Amino acid sequence: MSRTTGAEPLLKLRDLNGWYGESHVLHGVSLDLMEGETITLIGRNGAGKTSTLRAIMNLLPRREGEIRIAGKDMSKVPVHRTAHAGIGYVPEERGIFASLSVAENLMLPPRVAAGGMSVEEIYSLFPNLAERRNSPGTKLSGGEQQMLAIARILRTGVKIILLDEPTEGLAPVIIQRIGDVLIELKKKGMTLLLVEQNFRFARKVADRFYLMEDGHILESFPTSELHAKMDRLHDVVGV
Ligand SMILES: Nc1ncnc2c1ncn2[C@@H]1O[C@H](COP(=O)(O)OP(=O)(O)OP(=O)(O)O)[C@@H](O)[C@H]1O
Repeated sequence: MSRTTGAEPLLKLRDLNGWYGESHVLHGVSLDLMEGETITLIGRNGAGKTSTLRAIMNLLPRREGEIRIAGKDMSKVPVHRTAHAGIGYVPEERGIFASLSVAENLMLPPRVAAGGMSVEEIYSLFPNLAERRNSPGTKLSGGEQQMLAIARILRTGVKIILLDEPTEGLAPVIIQRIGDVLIELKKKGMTLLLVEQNFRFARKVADRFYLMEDGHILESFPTSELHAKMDRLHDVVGV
């Protein structure tokens, strides 16, 4: 879905600042994520992409600035209430419980809103998780863990999913599968904020890109301009 001028963003950041102790790492991040849209944050290591996701989730030790979901102020919402506000987070480390089975991991997060997918819908989107429903987390491949980390959030009924480098360390065939799943989720109306260094993957799912450097946004552009921007991206992102 493309951006509609004048509509209220589903997720809106204005002048977001963030700190780890004395270290000031986010310097006024502003972005808009429209309902049904997918945006990708790109930038070199240390640019502040993960910290932006963590700030949205209230996982930074200190943050300031405006964070709104569907117009609602998130600045006082603690991390355990973020799902109720409509947002879920798939961190880079995935957070799968090793001693629990696929099915148990899937059932862990509570359903917080109507409209979440049923377990059967989730298994039809991820047939390999259905096959492995009784396997413990320890027995899953990296790709299966990534799929489970995404699948687990789909039950909750959140409207926005933040995904930190979902393709990192995975084989091309698995990356393709994850891309197909994200496109399927977009068709269902899900709103996605991705951090991703893999342009080839990101261009398939993203509607727009935000380029980050030193804790702030340099520019935003639609995916149709990605090709023309490649030289600049090589300079800024270093890939
Ligand atoms: N737990 C932490 N404590 C202190 N500083 C941190 C911590 N995590 C990240 N930083 C610092 O915050 C800055 C932004 O890091 P961040 O991880 O957000 O960048 P990134 O763009 O996601 O990069 P990467 O791809 O390496 O994760 C960096 O200077 C980093 O060293």
